[in-house]
Amino acid sequence: MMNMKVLELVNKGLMLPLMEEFYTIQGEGYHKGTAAYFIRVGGCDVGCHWCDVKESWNADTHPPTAIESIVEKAATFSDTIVVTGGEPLTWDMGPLTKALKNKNLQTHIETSGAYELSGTWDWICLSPKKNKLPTAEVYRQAHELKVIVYNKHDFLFAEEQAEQVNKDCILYLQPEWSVREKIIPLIVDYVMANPKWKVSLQTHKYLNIP
Ligand SMILES: C[S@@+](CC[C@H](N)C(=O)[O-])C[C@H]1O[C@@H](n2cnc3c(N)ncnc32)[C@H](O)[C@@H]1O
Ligand SMILES: Nc1nc2[nH]cc(C(=O)O)c2c(=O)[nH]1
Ligand code: SF4
Ligand SMILES: [Mg+2]
Repeated sequence: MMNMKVLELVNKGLMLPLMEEFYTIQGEGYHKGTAAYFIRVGGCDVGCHWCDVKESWNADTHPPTAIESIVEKAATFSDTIVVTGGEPLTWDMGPLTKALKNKNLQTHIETSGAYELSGTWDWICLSPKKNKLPTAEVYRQAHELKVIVYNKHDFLFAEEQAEQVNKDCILYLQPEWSVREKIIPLIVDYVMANPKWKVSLQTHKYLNIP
């Protein structure tokens, strides 16, 4: 049981359940290939059956950590900070991103957009999920839309989601990892037939890096 003081700080976004932090190469989407420091915040109840970080879901298993110490450490590694999870928007991202911006760091988020958009972001990667759709605000703000393709129906879902985002949003289709061999040929054909879309791969998994 978390004590009341800690719970209050987590609720205000002044502490966050921290699963892991690591310096790596952004593997996916528009910024793939760019060195970045990742902050993985615990807690998600979106429940994607193919989620590749299910250990992140239960926030209680990740230690509440003061944002000052997270930011202090992050700043020593990189100018580009990717906040992911879990679902970062489970929490108030205002205090964390304010502290990152005070250090002149670039703030990127990986989000399903299922909860209210909080925080100040230089880059928003929106990866919508059927079981908990994004909010209207995050469709307006997203810089890239990254739809995970697990089966053929996901192409239809991707088109529906593309209708919702702003006109400058860059559109990506990313194969669900466990079915990549089957789905990559379908994505390749789809992108050639519908060139407003681009392919995104989880290149870090091919590179064997975190
Ligand atoms: C683990 S999620 C965490 C951030 C946020 N909850 C979200 O879903 O955007 C990070 C990214 O990995 C993608 N992802 C998760 N599991 C995947 C899988 N098995 N194959 C491909 N992409 C996956 C998500 O769609 C998201 O774009
Ligand atoms: N290298 C690397 N790139 C990533 N891009 C998005 C990731 C995520 O899990 O949010 C991720 C990740 O886990 N590792
Ligand atoms: S929203 Fe993100 S973290 Fe949550 S289950 Fe889906 S892929 Fe995993
Ligand atoms: Mg990942």
